[in-house]
Amino acid sequence: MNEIINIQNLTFGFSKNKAILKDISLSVPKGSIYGFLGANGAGKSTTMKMLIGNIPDEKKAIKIFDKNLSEFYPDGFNRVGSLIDTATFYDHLSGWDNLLVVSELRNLPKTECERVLHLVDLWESRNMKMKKYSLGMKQRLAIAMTLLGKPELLILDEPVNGLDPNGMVEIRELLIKLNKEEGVTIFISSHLLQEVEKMITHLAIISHGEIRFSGSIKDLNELYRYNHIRIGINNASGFISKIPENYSPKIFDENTLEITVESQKDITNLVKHLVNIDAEIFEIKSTAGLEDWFMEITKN
Ligand SMILES: Nc1ncnc2c1ncn2[C@@H]1O[C@H](COP(=O)(O)OP(=O)(O)OP(=O)(O)O)[C@@H](O)[C@H]1O
Repeated sequence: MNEIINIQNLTFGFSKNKAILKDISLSVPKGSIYGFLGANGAGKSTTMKMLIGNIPDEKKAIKIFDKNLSEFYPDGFNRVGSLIDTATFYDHLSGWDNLLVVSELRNLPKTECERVLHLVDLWESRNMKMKKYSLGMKQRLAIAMTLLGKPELLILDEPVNGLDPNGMVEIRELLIKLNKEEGVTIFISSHLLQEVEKMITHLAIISHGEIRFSGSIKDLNELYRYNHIRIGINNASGFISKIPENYSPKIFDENTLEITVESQKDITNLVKHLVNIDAEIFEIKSTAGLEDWFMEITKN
């Protein structure tokens, strides 16, 4: 089985007349770090809550480990670790005691607490009271809790939200380590592409409850490998056939051509060529790069 999560045509609303998730489909491969990206209110937490069974998947649109959620849970809870909304701790207890409370509730041995504390690099600080933990340490402990019982899948809702740059790097390195060394598949949401793009292998972009892109990070980079340039030119359709194929020319509108280039030299050469064949160029502009494109399609 190569798919850990499979969602097919999921539509959901809290009330009958307002869909929050609109025909969502996505597939999370085994061993991936899958980014689920979108602005606030796009529908990320709702999807994640459905994945962990907090909101019922009445239409059976979701499969985890090849099973509908109604068959998968409750046994499946041992295979999934999740962190949705902020974790709450007993502030007057140590990190160790906080973990112990959870592991005892789940009938797990103390050795599990030791194992996860080492994994998140909090072993040395285990006896410190939670109130003295930094936000980054608290978040690492929250991830340690999700790791109790060795889950194969982690579902993390905005785990780096509110952390300073160092805290973000720590969480990123931790998640990469868990993925590479422990083989954990990770489904992680974020509202910022740059926050997660260094760790993810795959992603889906959700906007207003609709998936706007899904695929590997390689697919995304391929899509944006080249600079996209728009040329304002009178009678665009009359010139498209005269532009070399390597520019992948397309008609954007009656007086605009869209091309892709790899260097400035490509632009200079094309403009010379077009002027030589009597094209009337009135504008050249670069369209959005990856980050701008992401902002544009996810904005509210
Ligand atoms: N329990 C609820 N009842 C009614 N509407 C809700 C409920 N929970 C969320 N919503 C609405 O569903 C939409 C999607 O919210 P959701 O929390 O899934 O978005 P999100 O992408 O996770 O954003 P954020 O990062 O702000 O949490 C929003 O319009 C929100 O107001």
